Amino acid sequence: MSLSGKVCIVTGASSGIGEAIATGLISCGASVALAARRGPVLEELKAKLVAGGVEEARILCVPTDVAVRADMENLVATAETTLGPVDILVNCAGVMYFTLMKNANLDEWDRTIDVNIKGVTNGFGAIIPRFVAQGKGHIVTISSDAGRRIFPSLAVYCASKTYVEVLSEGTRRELVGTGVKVTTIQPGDVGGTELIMKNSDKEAADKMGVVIGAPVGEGFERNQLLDTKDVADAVIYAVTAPAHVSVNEILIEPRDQE
Ligand SMILES: NC(=O)C1=CN([C@@H]2O[C@H](COP(=O)(O)OP(=O)(O)OC[C@H]3O[C@@H](n4cnc5c(N)ncnc54)[C@H](OP(=O)(O)O)[C@@H]3O)[C@@H](O)[C@H]2O)C=CC1
Ligand SMILES: CC(=O)[C@H](N)C(=O)O
Repeated sequence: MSLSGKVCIVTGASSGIGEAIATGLISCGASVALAARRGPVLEELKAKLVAGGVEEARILCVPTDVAVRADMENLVATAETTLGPVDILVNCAGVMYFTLMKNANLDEWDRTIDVNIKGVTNGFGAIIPRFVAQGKGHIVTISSDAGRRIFPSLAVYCASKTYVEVLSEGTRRELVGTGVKVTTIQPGDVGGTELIMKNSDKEAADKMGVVIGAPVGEGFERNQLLDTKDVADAVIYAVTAPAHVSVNEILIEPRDQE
């Protein structure tokens, strides 16, 4: 599947699923702007890809805090100026904290709202006017199966992913006829990422049987986990569909996840 000549932006590209998506899009021939707060980590990924034979000019690193509106505007403008008009925005940056409501961890709730809700909304705001003006474009947001159903100890996270689903479907319906596509990818548990490393509510983590400080999936069986590449492949499927086809949502879970 070729994405040669396409320009993409991937937020959350410094680790986990975002890194796999960026790598997948680049391997299909796209030029990609890598975004996350940790600029040096993005530069390391770029160096690795260039050492593997990718032309340097196809990869741009833009340190970005998605929760800051001006950063998202700068990301899109810099990608456009350096790589060309943007074809695909992948909103992958996100945080997840297991928290019990009774423990009222407002800092982690705020962070979830800032990154998962405001960050994605900032992405939509920065890209949609451009996509509508050019008569094409594709917004892909990494939501979660938590956008489809509610998991214990994750009320705020599930609410944030439900927001992503509603925002995406509302936008998609409103933009019918403009040439713009909107997709959510809803993964179940994806192993090896940093998503829960910085959790602090030990009571919630213990209740859920997850280990704070460890990558997602520690102690899981093989068939209870996706690889980051499985999610990247779902994104590539959505963005390489024929022009008349809109893949609106993909729920992708490990075979043995309940
Ligand atoms: N792992 C899983 O089981 C699942 C994950 N997801 C979703 O996938 C997405 C990626 O998670 P995953 O790869 O697992 O976790 P990681 O923690 O490995 O990756 C999170 C990414 O988001 C970036 N990020 C966090 N905050 C910000 C911010 N304010 N501005 C810009 N970038 C930010 C991080 O970069 P940096 O720190 O450098 O800013 C990092 O690149 C999330 O939206 C998550 O909800 C969905 C379903 C399952
Ligand atoms: C609800 C979940 O645990 C899901 N795997 C996610 O990380 O979003």
